[in-house]
Amino acid sequence: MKTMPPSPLNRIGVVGGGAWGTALALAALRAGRETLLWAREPAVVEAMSLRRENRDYLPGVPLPDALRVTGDLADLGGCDAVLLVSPAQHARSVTARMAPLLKPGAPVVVCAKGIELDSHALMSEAVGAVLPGGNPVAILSGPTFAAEVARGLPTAVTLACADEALGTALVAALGSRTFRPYRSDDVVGSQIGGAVKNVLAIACGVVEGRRLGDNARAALITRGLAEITRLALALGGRAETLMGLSGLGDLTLTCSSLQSRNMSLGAALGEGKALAEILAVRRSVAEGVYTAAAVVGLAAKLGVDMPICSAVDAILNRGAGLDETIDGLLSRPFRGEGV
Ligand SMILES: NC(=O)C1=CN([C@@H]2O[C@H](COP(=O)(O)OP(=O)(O)OC[C@H]3O[C@@H](n4cnc5c(N)ncnc54)[C@H](OP(=O)(O)O)[C@@H]3O)[C@@H](O)[C@H]2O)C=CC1
Ligand SMILES: O=C(CO)COP(=O)(O)O
Repeated sequence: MKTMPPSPLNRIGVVGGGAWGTALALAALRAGRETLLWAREPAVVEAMSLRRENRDYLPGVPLPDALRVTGDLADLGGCDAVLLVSPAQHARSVTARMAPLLKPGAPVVVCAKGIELDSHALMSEAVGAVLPGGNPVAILSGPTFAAEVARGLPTAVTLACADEALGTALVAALGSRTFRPYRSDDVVGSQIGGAVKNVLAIACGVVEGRRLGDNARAALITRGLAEITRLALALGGRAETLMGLSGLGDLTLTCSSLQSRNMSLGAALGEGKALAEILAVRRSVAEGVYTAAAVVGLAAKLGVDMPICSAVDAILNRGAGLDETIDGLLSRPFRGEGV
């Protein structure tokens, strides 16, 4: 294997011992970085440190001895950059706990995808609100199933950072032949695709479970992209970002594969299972369940029309029936195709 070049951001901390945190830790190791993975649950820390496998969230992937695992947030104090990979609804509280322990100036790269339910805050806002001013925030988002990244399969992501020099340093620190970050300065736009695609993937899963066909799925992806773009523009993001890896790329991936937890949850709903029944047998997070209500609240505040997301929220949170909700979408007035 080619030796990766040295980086001033050599010590990478990864916060979150789920599937994505573990896969990103492996990607950082492959990029040649010293990597420390923090997990919340002692049993997960122990399994990864001693048995060298994350059996709960990423089974079957051996963890090299070079990957250090800890349950102590204070260990992050030695890291030059931290990847925050806790689920979106916990990102703020985990950041608040680690904030006083971070090295001054160390960037926090948010890798969670979602919008806060209570505040309707984007992840950069939620995390930025509890970080000391000197610790900048960046975003890593894109079409990235954790299991594929963990196996070293080729993957590309958007890495967004307002500070160009820091963005370039993060790309150099995390990038490798098979994990290819593309730099952006659109911190807002790069978060919207990853958050909203999870809601749209639930809709596409319903289409799958209800056997409504591939045409319907393509229609949802395309009109879903229009919803994502409208929201991003209203928040100050750029349309071109939504045509990139964090937008169209992630939307296409997540809405086309039952590997997606969100799409498979939608498929189970479409087959007639109740949400509580589906969630009862899952340990892994399906962010769209929470983001649906958050995005509908945020869109209402901004006056942005998001009919597909509203339909998903109605099914998940407001007891709406599947068939009448689908009928409601199909009965909307015809309109022009533009965003
Ligand atoms: N999996 C994937 O392919 C990808 C995931 N993402 C995003 O990454 C984020 C994390 O997802 P992923 O790694 O898949 O998660 P998993 O479903 O694999 O694991 C859930 C994680 O959430 C943690 N958790 C549960 N409750 C809390 C809490 N109260 N406070 C802090 N942590 C908690 C769990 O820790 P514990 O075991 O200690 O409860 C566990 O680490 C999500 O936003 C997801 O959308 C992004 C790209 C790809
Ligand atoms: O974000 C992801 C792919 O980019 C993972 O999607 P799911 O959470 O739906 O599995």
